[in-house]
Amino acid sequence: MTQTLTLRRPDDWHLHLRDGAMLQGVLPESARHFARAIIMPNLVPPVVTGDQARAYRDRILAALPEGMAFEPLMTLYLTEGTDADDVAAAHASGLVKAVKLYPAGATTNSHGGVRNIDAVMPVLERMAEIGLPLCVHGEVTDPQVDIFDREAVFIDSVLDPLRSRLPGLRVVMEHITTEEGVAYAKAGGETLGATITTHHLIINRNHILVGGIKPHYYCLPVAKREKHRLALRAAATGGEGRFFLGTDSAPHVDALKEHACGCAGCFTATNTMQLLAHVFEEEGALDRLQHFASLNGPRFYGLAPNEATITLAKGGPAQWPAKIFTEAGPVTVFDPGFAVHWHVEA
Ligand SMILES: NC(=O)N[C@@H](CC(=O)O)C(=O)O
Ligand SMILES: [Zn+2]
Ligand SMILES: [Zn+2]
Repeated sequence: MTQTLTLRRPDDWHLHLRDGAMLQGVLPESARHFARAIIMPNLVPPVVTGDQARAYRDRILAALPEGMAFEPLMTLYLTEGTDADDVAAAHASGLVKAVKLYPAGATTNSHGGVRNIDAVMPVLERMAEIGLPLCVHGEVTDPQVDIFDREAVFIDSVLDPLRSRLPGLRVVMEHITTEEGVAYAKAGGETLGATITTHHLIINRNHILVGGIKPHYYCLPVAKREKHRLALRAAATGGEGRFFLGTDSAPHVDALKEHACGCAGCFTATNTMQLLAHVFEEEGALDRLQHFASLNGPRFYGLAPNEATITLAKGGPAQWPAKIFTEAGPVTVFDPGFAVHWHVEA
């Protein structure tokens, strides 16, 4: 008898869709399984104003193939020049669901991000007043700090002081990668959430570095030691409402991944749900996949969960393309390195 699992349709609370030809190529991969996604604003140039977010939302909807339903939940890229009134208006109109803090230089297209938190305090205070969440790429950029320690140092030196200063601010710790991140999220109250990616449940730093350098496993924050992967698995599968799925599916064309200075990002939009079923089954937690992928995120963001469902079925080896071919170039789909037997039924 085939084993099946029906869930409310999942949402992706951290997604990079890019723009132009890449958007056109990757959007169907997300829309096939996900009803909604929080859309990251790190385009070139970034999505800073409400008008830019509205125009980007229109481009996403225009790129959506006929017959597919998908709701982009827009974000604004926080800069030291961001206008609090513009943010509040974009929120009040229902357009924008979060503001994204990139420490300047921390990750892909983050150079326009924040250098000095004091410079954005008026915007953050306004967000706390109106209940608009701040999504945080939580890594320090200090060259003195080892790349594997940058998340833990960020929590102590930036995030915790910020939350003490503004306890009313709703914060999402994006793509947490460490046991320190898990512990901090657990200790936070109702105003703190954390997203976990698919790939950080599967790879540790050995996958990137042992037996030759594997550029398609390189992302930011970089995967850490095995004990951290295990802590993330326990958090994702533990059923606690503060942890939810944010795939951080981050497409880059192969030419820029397989490069002397390769871009950061894993592309998991195509196979995330199959991989998550595998991971949750391994952890004996299939009954909690719906919390992680479909219920906890909407609750944090104050939205209703989706009414539609998807069904996962276990059978022969799951198949997905090794690459998707966009007009911008080929993009490699994340390879977990093991066989997966879960499928998403049409
Ligand atoms: N996660 C990544 O490795 N890359 C993301 C940026 C980000 O989410 O930090 C990207 O935009 O490529
Ligand atoms: Zn990030
Ligand atoms: Zn991201």
